[in-house]
Amino acid sequence: MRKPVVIGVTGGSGSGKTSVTRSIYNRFKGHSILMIEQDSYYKDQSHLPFEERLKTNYDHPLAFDNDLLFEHIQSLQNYQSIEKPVYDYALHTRSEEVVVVEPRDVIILEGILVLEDERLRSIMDIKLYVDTDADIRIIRRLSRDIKERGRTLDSVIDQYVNVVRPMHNQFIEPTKRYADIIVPEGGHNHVAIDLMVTKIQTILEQKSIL
Ligand SMILES: Nc1ncnc2c1ncn2[C@@H]1O[C@H](COP(=O)(O)OP(=O)(O)O)[C@@H](O)[C@H]1O
Ligand SMILES: O=c1ccn([C@@H]2O[C@H](COP(=O)(O)O)[C@@H](O)[C@H]2O)c(=O)[nH]1
Repeated sequence: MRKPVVIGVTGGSGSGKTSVTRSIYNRFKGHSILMIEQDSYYKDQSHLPFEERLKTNYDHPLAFDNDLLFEHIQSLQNYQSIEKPVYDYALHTRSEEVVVVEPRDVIILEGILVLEDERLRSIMDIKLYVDTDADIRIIRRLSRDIKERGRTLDSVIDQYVNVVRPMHNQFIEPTKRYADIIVPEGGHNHVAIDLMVTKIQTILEQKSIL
């Protein structure tokens, strides 16, 4: 039976996961491919006052609704559409909107803790860890969070030192051992992207999809 290829892409915050995912996606443009970000599945916190939401640990596995994420990936694998939640980083909660995602032959699942969940790992055909040094990750994150996620310099530094760094060491870095491929430096590693594209094509051929 025809079944989509599922690729997991993980790595620390600012490692270049999204860039790698987009590079792979762009190489398959015009083909049947979609991206799912684990960040879309941060738990809804609309019942909490904004001040309380600031205290949430967003780098802990329990911050994510992986039950819903797993359910959605299974639906997509069965070629059923899903209603993907939309996350608002400035408000730290889900927005009221959802995005309807139609099934495709290649699913790229990207996020800081996608390899931490055993169920998610079990449905992946390829697992990739984007490995970038901590100093580069914090510089990228500073720039991105201030420009795109409505943060101040102090808040990014404070969150990094007190939460992001220790959680990275405790939960994200150890998932490297589950990866099939470790990609240094992220989105501009053209050799790694080419290898991934070739491998995905091979799997698609094996599954008689291409
Ligand atoms: N190889 C790279 N060289 C320079 N900047 C990069 C590289 N990869 C990603 N970036 C930039 O770093 C920031 C974080 O990258 P992103 O792909 O969003 O990381 P992640 O999804 O792992 O948090 C983005 O602004 C992106 O444009
Ligand atoms: O409300 C939130 C939700 C998440 N974060 C931070 O986002 C990163 C994960 O996103 P990347 O794109 O992988 O960087 C995670 O480290 C959380 O700390 C947040 O700050 N606020």
